[in-house]
Amino acid sequence: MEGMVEFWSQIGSIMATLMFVCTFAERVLPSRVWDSLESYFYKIVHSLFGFLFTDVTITFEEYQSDESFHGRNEAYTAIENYLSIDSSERASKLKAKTTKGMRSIAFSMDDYEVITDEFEGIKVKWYLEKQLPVSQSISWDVSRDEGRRCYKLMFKDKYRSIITESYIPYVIEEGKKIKKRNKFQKLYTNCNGDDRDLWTYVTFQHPATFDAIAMEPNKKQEIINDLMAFTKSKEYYNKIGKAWKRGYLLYGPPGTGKSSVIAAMANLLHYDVYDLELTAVQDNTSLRKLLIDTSKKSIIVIEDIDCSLDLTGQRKNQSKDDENKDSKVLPIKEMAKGTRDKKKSKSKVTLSGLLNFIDGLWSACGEERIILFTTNHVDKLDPALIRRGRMDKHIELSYCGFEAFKVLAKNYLNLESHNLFEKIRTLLEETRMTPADVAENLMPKSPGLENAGEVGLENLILALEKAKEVERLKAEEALKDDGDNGELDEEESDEEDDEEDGSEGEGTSDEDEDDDSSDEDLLKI
Ligand SMILES: Nc1ncnc2c1ncn2[C@@H]1O[C@H](COP(=O)(O)OP(=O)(O)OP(=O)(O)O)[C@@H](O)[C@H]1O
Repeated sequence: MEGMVEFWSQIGSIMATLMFVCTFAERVLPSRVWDSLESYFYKIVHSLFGFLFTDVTITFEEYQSDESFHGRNEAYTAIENYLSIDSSERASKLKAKTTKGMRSIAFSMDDYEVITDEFEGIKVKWYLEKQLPVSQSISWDVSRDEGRRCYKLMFKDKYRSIITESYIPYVIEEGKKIKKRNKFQKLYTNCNGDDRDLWTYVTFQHPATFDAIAMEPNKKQEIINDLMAFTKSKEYYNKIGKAWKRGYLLYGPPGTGKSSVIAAMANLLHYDVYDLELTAVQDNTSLRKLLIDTSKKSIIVIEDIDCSLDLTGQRKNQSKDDENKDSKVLPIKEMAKGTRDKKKSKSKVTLSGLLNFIDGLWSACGEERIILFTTNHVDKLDPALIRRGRMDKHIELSYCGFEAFKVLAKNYLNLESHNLFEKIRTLLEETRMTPADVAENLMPKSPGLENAGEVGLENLILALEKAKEVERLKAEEALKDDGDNGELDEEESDEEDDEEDGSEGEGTSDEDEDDDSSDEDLLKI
């Protein structure tokens, strides 16, 4: 008994001496010298007294280098994330870093710090060790290598199986979830050909979610289900021997929510977005390089695809002789949108280059990617570009229906029902207004208005009635024009029929083919 008491008092005095030396050294030595020595003190304490707390130690190195993998150890990263939770309360020495585009500060345990964790009533300890490179272990050089780290998990031998079989997988899984939550999404755009980098990015901070998208609820759910099924289909794609990617075509008039749906998709899946400006791509080789440089879990978007490639009527206008040639080499058309460069693009990207981009050999280099086109004129696109297998899901975004209006009324006015709803339902059936215009009319014009809901609905009714009247006048004018031209049309009709027989025939068959294929997946929203 006496021997035991003496043993513990010896340990106590050694620990006290070491603590005193540590504190003294930290105060008197220049900080960079102390930085170099600190790891040795902790190593000594750990190897001398680690046995007091634990029987088993498992080490997770920061970097792994063997024949199967070379790089940062994913388990280490997951543990780092897992331990960052509540670390500000559990550890006394902390590191701080910014997350989510500088929106918050995240804390994690500092080097040589110990954190206690509990799992099913079992206590374990995590220790973060920094291993200095041998050649620079004690150095006066400020620019010395930072060194590598490892986490050491310490626990009693009797819990070995529960720790290895349940606790460690749990920590890794939780760590991955935390990483996913903390990862800030990026919005990339391709750089000019002269730049060294292929893509440049900003933090993606679009607030759109599917809850706020105005569309028919079943259709919305169908898109969400499709996206979620895609993210879980790695094995399925492997089994059928196809690259793990999916193509979406979003089409409809301006202001029906195509861009909002893209943002909602990215937010739902936590994917990065690559906004590919096709006119800035020099040629097919550059296009391929851009593709290879995208990361997995991303959405590659080509907006207004009909304005990027000259697909307009290429099949209708060209002669049979040059049809094949032209469908392979298509010049980039000058941009239609005001925000874009009005000059003719010098890009030499061709339709075949674009088709290869979507599903050629190189497109299989990454995984879990969505390729998405938007257009206001689906009829102008070459059927080859949007056929099933390339664009798997065709989604039409259209004028605002009553179901879509209800989503907007809930979002903008916090109204789920109102006696003006029925009148709005009738007007929406009688006229065409985009969700963007409906939203604009609903939006309260001055903040804090008491009866903002009712005012918003009345505004919308006025706007719908006006739109209905404009449509009526236009229809009347069109009828009048038809009447005036009726005689002339009759004279010319035989001539036109002859011309159309030659060139329109194929266009019609393409359209038929498109119609057939669209039955299952075409969503009219
Ligand atoms: N379906 C919708 N649901 C919710 N909001 C919508 C919807 N459609 C349009 N909006 C609103 O209108 C604005 C413009 O919509 P958006 O840019 O998504 O349309 P778009 O179809 O991409 O238009 P464009 O073809 O001109 O690019 C959005 O900021 C959004 O507030």
